[in-house]
Amino acid sequence: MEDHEYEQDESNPPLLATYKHLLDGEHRRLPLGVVAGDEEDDQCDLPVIDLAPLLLDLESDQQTRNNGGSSSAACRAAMVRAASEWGFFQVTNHGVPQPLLDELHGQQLRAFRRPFHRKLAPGDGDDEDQLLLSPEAYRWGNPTATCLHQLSWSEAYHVPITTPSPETKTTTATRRVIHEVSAAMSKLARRILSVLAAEHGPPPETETTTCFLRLNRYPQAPGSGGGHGHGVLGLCGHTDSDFLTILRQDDHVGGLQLLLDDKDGGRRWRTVRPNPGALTVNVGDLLQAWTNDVYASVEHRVVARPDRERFSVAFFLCPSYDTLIRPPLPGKTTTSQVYRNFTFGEYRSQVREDVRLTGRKVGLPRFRRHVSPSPASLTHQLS
Ligand SMILES: O=C(O)CCC(=O)C(=O)O
Ligand SMILES: [Fe+2]
Repeated sequence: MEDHEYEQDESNPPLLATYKHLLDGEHRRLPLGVVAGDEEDDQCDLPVIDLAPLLLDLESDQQTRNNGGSSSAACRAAMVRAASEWGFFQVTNHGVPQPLLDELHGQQLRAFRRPFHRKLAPGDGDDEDQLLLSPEAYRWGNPTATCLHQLSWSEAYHVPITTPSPETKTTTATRRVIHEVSAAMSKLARRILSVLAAEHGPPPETETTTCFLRLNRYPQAPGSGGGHGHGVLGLCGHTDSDFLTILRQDDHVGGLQLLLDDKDGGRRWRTVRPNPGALTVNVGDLLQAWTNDVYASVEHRVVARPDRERFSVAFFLCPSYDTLIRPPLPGKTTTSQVYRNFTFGEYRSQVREDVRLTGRKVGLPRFRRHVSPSPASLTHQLS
């Protein structure tokens, strides 16, 4: 992509101007680009779990439940296995209607296609959507990036889903579709959480007041190569600070990478192959703590592609701020209590404080019993 093409599009945030010094300086020293893990043999397919038996089990009468019981048990077991072995998996027959997801995609396109200055300060014409897609909800880039690995070639709307349910008359299409997708993803996330937590005692409480939906866009980025060429980071490496995330990835444009163990005892970035129609589920920090590390909150990041822009939607399932994250006592599934008790509010504050002071999220290692975090355990910040 030519530099001027990016700048000519008035809807793009000024990422190129902001990061030019980093790109010019380091790109030359790293001729293959800055991101590894996008070669064909670095691609991976996540476990795919068909949720039909589970949803049937929850919604049907006793008779049907008896008939479908064993496939529902297999579905639960597959989720438990994937959450501990991968920390990520994909679900089909998930109950979030495809037409609704497609409609949200249309609204997302419309929101990101607005001129950049309107995203920062929407005018009268945008009144209707101000509540959800206001300048306070809008983020772009990472202004404090000092090297290419901290760069976020992306823009996003963080939409709290506490907004009252839309009243029929005044509701815009954007508001209605965001509300409906959030409600469907929230229901799905709670079901999955209850299955995963059941292994470890009573399930944690969740609240709608702290959950949010993030609409992401990764504009086409400078880089070399075509489809699998090297790009810059759209989102730097991070773990999610929630119980569970439901992610609607772009059906065709890949870019999500996971830091996974490899056969040689090291770790390397692997790119998740897109799976149209499936939703991606990942374990967040709170669920890892709740299960004494049985489930893994895996570090992930996004590569912005040189050949195409990419969109995604993430729903974050969180508890209320005063919810105590109280890992179960050692028992059936674990032998020692790994973390001290903490509230979600305390966790969020600590993450923000670490980011403010050091530019990086420490996350769970801060809450380990008797162990102080090592610099190697630091990850980049995202909420
Ligand atoms: O865009 C993606 O695939 C991942 C987004 C993500 O990790 C996040 O929003 O926390
Ligand atoms: Fe994430």
